[in-house]
Amino acid sequence: MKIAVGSDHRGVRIKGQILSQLAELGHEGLDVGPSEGESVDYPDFASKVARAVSLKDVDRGILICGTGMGMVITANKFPGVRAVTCHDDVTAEMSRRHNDANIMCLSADMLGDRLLGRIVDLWMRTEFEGGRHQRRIEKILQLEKVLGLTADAPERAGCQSDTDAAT
Ligand SMILES: O=C(CO)[C@H](O)[C@H](O)[C@H](O)COP(=O)(O)O
Repeated sequence: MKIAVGSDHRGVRIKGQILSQLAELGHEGLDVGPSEGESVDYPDFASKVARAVSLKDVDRGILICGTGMGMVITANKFPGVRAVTCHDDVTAEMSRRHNDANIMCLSADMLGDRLLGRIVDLWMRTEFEGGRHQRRIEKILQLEKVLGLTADAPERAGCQSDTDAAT
């Protein structure tokens, strides 16, 4: 799978670790930044990943910031995005099995490297169960339509995704 990975300044180190782990698992990771250095704003990088997922330029996204909270708030503004925060095996597995989550937001400040590795591995290999859960996701998608969160929303968000730059 092709996975867009982004962070803010607090998540840059973990982002590098996750990109390496994804490569070891046979996936294509797309680093949307930032590189090491000065403080940045998480909405800028959450938007890049969420836009790529919303437009189906990538299969999934992973976002890392201090708590993971700002990333998940921002990412869920985009149509078709089901962004979650995961902090253990259960949340990683169930977000895939029942919610078909397509963006995972992680805390750089509160999760150790070993747990992060386990969470990423589990999230990447857990399948969506479908069935009654698909019915519930269809209701979320219908809500997006009713609320006017249309497919062109990512363009209107005005953020340039790195996948655009890369293509
Ligand atoms: O956790 C975060 C948002 O949910 C981000 O990492 C924030 O930026 C966090 O508040 C850290 O901000 P700071 O500028 O590094 O103090």
